[in-house]
Amino acid sequence: MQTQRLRIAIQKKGRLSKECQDLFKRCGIKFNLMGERLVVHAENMPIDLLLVRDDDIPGLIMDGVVDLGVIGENELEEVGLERAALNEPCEYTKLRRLDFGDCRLSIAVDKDEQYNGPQDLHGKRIATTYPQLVKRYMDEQGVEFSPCMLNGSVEVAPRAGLADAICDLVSTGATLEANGLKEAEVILRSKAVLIQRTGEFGKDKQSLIERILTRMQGVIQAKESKYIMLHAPTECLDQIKALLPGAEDPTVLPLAADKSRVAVHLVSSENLFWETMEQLKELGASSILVLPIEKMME
Ligand SMILES: Nc1ncnc2c1ncn2[C@@H]1O[C@H](COP(=O)(O)OP(=O)(O)OP(=O)(O)O)[C@@H](O)[C@H]1O
Ligand SMILES: O=P(O)(O)OC[C@H]1O[C@H](OP(=O)(O)OP(=O)(O)O)[C@H](O)[C@@H]1O
Ligand SMILES: [Mg+2]
Repeated sequence: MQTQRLRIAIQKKGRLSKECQDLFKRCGIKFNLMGERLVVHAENMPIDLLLVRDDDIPGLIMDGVVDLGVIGENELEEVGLERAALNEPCEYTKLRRLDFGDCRLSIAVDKDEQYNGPQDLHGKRIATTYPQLVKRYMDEQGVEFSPCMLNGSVEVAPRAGLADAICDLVSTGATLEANGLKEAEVILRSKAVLIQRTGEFGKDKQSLIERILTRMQGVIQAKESKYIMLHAPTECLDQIKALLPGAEDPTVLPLAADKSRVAVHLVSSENLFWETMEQLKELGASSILVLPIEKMME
């Protein structure tokens, strides 16, 4: 029997855990993560957080054990392919992409090796934690290879003589460089996503999910937006508006003490770069303030 409380699985420890916790906290869900508990009850909403290894999250959703989960698309797609191959349940609904966990799954080879394309990988041993995704890519390319499954330290495999190439996650590229490797092919671009199990939800759970989604939209939109205020010479207003990202509809107010200038207020969907601020100043703008926005609801 499904519990009445909404169950959300998130990574216990790792690259996604802090951002996940921050996201749910900013959505107004109060919880105390002290200690080593696996299940944490929210204090102000009928929600339980399950803190697990990220590898387990897709399966928990696909088996209907939890209602929602946050997971990297790389892991989600790998588990989905693996389960499909075994004829196990592999359905889920992607509710939204999130604004963290950006990385790419790439094939990398020795930095001194010539690389001209996927055909150069023919017959090579490729070490990876993502055998299904590598196989899908290599099948698409029509290139044969032998997989070497490793759960960690994949980048060390070529030096250790375990493989000729690797396929692992890359963000800055520092780990590849430190191991004398170079990126050869990007096979997947990934972000963290919020997923939901398939099947029926009661009315209360469904409306709770919708509330969380609306709040999440507000939190993510607010993070990406800025409130911009400045004073501008009236005759340069059009030029100034043209420099401001998303300034179709700013509030323009007269200044009591100076009739030649106006105050301009707007919510921008992007940050304002220093270069743009310098250009605004050259046009005569002053008192330029860029403020973070905490929450938004349209
Ligand atoms: N360098 C990175 N930059 C950004 N995101 C990353 C990076 N590495 C991994 N990720 C994303 O974060 C997810 C979790 O990565 P992490 O390294 O914490 O996993 P893990 O070691 O498998 O953790 P667990 O112990 O939970 O199994 C990855 O599946 C990926 O989506
Ligand atoms: O391109 P970079 O910025 O160097 O990031 C890539 C590294 O980040 C991830 O590992 P992580 O640091 O999360 O450690 P883990 O694999 O031991 O969990 C990934 O598995 C790579 O090793
Ligand atoms: Mg893992």
